[in-house]
Amino acid sequence: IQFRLLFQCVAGPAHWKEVFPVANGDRQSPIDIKTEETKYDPSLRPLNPSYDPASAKIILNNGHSTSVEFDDTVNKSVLTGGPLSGTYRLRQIHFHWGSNDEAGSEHTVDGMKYAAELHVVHWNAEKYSSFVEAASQSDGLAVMAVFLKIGECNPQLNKITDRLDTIRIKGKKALFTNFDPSCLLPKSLDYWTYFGSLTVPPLLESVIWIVLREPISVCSEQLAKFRSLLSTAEDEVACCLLRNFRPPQPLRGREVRRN
Ligand SMILES: NS(=O)(=O)c1ccc2oc(NC(=O)c3ccccc3)nc2c1
Ligand SMILES: [Zn+2]
Repeated sequence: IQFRLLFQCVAGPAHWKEVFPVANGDRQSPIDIKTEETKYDPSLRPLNPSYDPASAKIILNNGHSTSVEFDDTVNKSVLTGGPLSGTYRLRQIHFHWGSNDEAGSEHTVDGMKYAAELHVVHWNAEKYSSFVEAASQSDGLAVMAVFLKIGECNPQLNKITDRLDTIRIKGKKALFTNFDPSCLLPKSLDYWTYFGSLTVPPLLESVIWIVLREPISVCSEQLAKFRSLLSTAEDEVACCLLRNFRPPQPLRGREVRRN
């Protein structure tokens, strides 16, 4: 794991395939969503996120993003419906951003990049006994992606950005509870869905992606706080976590469905 983290720190996405050959696989993420080529699927159900704010535990700087980790030992915060069969348990949320407001999202829509992207990570607790086990199964994970569009400051996002100065250094964590991630979801839960992968090493092809079509807002000042996080630990030369998005990967004939 340490090698993975070291490798990640020094080598960008272009080099990942040297250590993780699955980077060249046929269900890699993110992708560019060509809206004209998405297929309406009447069998897709409405998304049903049901989160208990008491599940939130800590906020963390893991060196390649900031995440809020949830108690996933019971079915307290779950996602059902949409393209999913069964109950997927909430594990963590985290963000991807760029070094300027013109880029930062991982998924793109008809080539358009948003300023940032929120990922809400769940695992199939009906079939598997842990996140780590689920992460190696083709139907193991479900990640809901929400685009952050540059504009008005987002008061809900302040609950997270106001805490980032206490976890600036890689590895730092702080208590963070009484938080329901639904407050970061847009009004409409309409979505695109496709089969993909983790967008960070080990790039496992175990993710059912659910990309919400409506973005939420974020302002430059809030993004600047994400960029002030450090990707380095206490004893290292400080380097800012200016960008952490993987560019779109080949579709390899996959279908993108919409509800
Ligand atoms: N950008 S992504 O595709 O949503 C993505 C990418 C890489 C990820 O690694 C993890 N690991 C855990 O959460 C974890 C949970 C429990 C134990 C160990 C790790 N979540 C990820 C999400
Ligand atoms: Zn992510």
